[in-house]
Amino acid sequence: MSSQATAPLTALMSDGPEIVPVLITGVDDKEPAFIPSYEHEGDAGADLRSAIDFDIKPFERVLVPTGICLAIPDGFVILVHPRSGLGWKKGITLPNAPGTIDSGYRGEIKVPLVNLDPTHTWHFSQGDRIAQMVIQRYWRGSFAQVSALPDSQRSQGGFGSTGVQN
Ligand SMILES: O=c1ccn([C@H]2C[C@H](O)[C@@H](COP(=O)(O)OP(=O)(O)OP(=O)(O)O)O2)c(=O)[nH]1
Ligand SMILES: [Mg+2]
Repeated sequence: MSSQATAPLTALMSDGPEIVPVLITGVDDKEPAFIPSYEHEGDAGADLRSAIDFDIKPFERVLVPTGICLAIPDGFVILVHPRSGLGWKKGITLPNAPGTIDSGYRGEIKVPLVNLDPTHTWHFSQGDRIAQMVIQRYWRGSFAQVSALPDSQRSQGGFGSTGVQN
């Protein structure tokens, strides 16, 4: 490859993602239903799979068990996001997106799904990929009450203060 062709890639060079140890069991310390994995190099999301067969009717919500329990180090959080294909093609998304999995949570990961398709009932089988999880570092706030907040250019403008759509 010419150095001209690799130049854009060089501009994207980094040390790559931080690799975080994640401990995994199944429910009640049984075998996990699956081991999460990344489909492609560069993917931030590892897919979560359903532990059950189920149908989800239009506008119905289903709390889907995954058959896995995880432990991550303190200072990290798992965020559960919808899969774009399910959202766009089937209207399947998460009513609580993104779901927050705290580092201290030892229960089974469950995924609330909602079917926003007005007419289709969708069927899912055990093992189907229903959502994806992203591991992130987080900060905690130290909340300090003050008499007034510092001035800013935006001030109290929001909710379309700069115009809507254009
Ligand atoms: O999509 C999700 C969201 C949360 N959880 C689990 C892990 C998380 O640590 C715990 C609590 O989540 P959250 O704080 O969002 O729920 P809550 O309604 O505030 O419940 P709680 O009172 O238990 O904090 O539930 C899931 O399994 N799936
Ligand atoms: Mg909570």
